[in-house]
Amino acid sequence: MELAFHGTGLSKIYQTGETEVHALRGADLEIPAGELLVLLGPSGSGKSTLLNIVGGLDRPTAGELYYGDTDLVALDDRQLTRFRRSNIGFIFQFYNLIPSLTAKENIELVTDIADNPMDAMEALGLVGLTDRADHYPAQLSGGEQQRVAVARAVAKQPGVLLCDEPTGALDSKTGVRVLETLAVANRELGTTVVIITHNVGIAAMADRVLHFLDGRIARVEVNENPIAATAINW
Ligand SMILES: Nc1ncnc2c1ncn2[C@@H]1O[C@H](COP(=O)(O)OP(=O)(O)OP(=O)(O)O)[C@@H](O)[C@H]1O
Repeated sequence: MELAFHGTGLSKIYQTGETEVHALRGADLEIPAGELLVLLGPSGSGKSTLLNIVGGLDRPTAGELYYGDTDLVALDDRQLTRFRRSNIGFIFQFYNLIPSLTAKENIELVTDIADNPMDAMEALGLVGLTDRADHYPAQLSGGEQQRVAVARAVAKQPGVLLCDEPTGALDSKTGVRVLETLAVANRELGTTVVIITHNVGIAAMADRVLHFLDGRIARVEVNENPIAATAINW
């Protein structure tokens, strides 16, 4: 099993004034390349903290973390930024599109500076929004805006897509369409996809489910028969 990420003993302590928050407490992590993973766990159990560290947005206080053979802890800030630009696509709960740019232009913002991008229209095709290329974010529904955000993340052809509550602001029907686009990226492009969610139902589409508790991954569940995103309801 080839691993995209491999971490051991990851801890993260946030220091705010006199208060220390232990967001991660020695988490061990394996993310197999090419899989679709779902991260579940109570609020505050460290899911977003771990996702941000894996994506090079933040650093662990202690522990080891590798992306393939690359020791992420050893990288300096510039190297970590380069790692993130080349390898990671992020999708957050809110879509972060630029209001004054069309859907296509929002994607081109990324593809213009990427090493090996796909065409912006091809990325829009992947999420089923070719006919909305010239629409501005305000002319799109929440679900459509999130699909543009997925197209933008996918267009630079990252090895990994990290998604923090990508359907958190969407109803079940629109959320499922967004999940389908993540499944397409995983299946057709071989992208490793990691999804944080509070919707337990979404776990059924994952190859693997990581259950967080108190800053650690308490349990890993391998799903032999993941279901299609279209079959999910919440
Ligand atoms: N920048 C920060 N400064 C201080 N404390 C933080 C910071 N980011 C997160 N924390 C704390 O770290 C702990 C873990 O937070 P984290 O966001 O990783 O949990 P989570 O499992 O993603 O929660 P949720 O499901 O609510 O998003 C929480 O107690 C949180 O308050």
